[in-house]
Amino acid sequence: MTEPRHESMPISTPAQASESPPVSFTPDAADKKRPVQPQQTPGEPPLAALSIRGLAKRFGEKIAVDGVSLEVPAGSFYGMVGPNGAGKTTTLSMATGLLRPDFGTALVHGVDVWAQPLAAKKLMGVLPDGVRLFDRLTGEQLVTYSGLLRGMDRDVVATRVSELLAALDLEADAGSLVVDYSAGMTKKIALASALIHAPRLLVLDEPFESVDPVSAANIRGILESYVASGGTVIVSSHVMDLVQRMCSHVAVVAGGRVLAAGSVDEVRNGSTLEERFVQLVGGGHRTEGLEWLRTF
Ligand SMILES: Nc1ncnc2c1ncn2[C@@H]1O[C@H](COP(=O)(O)OP(=O)(O)OP(=O)(O)O)[C@@H](O)[C@H]1O
Repeated sequence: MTEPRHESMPISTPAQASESPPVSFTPDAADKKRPVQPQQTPGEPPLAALSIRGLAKRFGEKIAVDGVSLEVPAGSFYGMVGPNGAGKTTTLSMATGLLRPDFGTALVHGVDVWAQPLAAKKLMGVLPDGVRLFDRLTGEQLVTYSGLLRGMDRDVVATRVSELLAALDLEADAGSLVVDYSAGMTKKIALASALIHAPRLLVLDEPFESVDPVSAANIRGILESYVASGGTVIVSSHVMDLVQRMCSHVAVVAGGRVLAAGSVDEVRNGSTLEERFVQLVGGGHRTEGLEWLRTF
């Protein structure tokens, strides 16, 4: 029997004291009163927003993640790219406390995700891939519930919910059940749930998948201003052009290992990211054996 892909819902972090009133999706507004702050010695380099050290996961005979280590600098827009089955979702699930690693650790702003899960999850907003939402709630109820679970003041939640629904073009469907949403609408409502508490770190697994171009541009705008305000975003994506344009840093993952990581310019090294990706990952066009497809 394969083990469940995730161990808990993404928004299960228990509530803490309510946030301060100013409505903002930037990370600093919600941070000021946070009791959990990373320990940093003066003079030392800033703590990474996410530090992944030797994460590994095996499913039966399959080694999905084979000792992945990554440093995601605070304030970066970090892309994770890799072919299908590379281990991106498994790595991000372990790094965000959704899937227990066999080996390795993950620290969010210096807080160990598995040793101090509540403290670490307060610092994060997560858009997981393939995790079921409470889809018998309406979109508005789901995002409200996410905010209240985090202990936020009801009025602050109400204001943020309406701003998020407007920003993500979901106002007209706010009263519809999430189970009736399209794939792209579901992605957007899950993103709103991840943003509601203005976390310091956003981990978004394929946030643009199924999302229409106008909504994708809106989401990009929200994320870019979030990063400009000091937040950190990690996105996994298959769209190299988007990652090259949007991200400051990138990691190329294949076969459960990191093949290259650093600033986008370092990794692409004069080529386009797509060309570099194909060089690193290998492959190419294989059409042998498909002759029958041209015989209709
Ligand atoms: N619960 C599970 N049980 C068994 N195998 C799993 C499970 N979850 C992932 N795997 C396997 O682990 C490997 C990595 O999967 P993962 O979903 O992390 O890849 P990915 O890089 O996110 O892929 P994609 O780009 O297609 O979403 C794959 O071979 C997958 O089949």
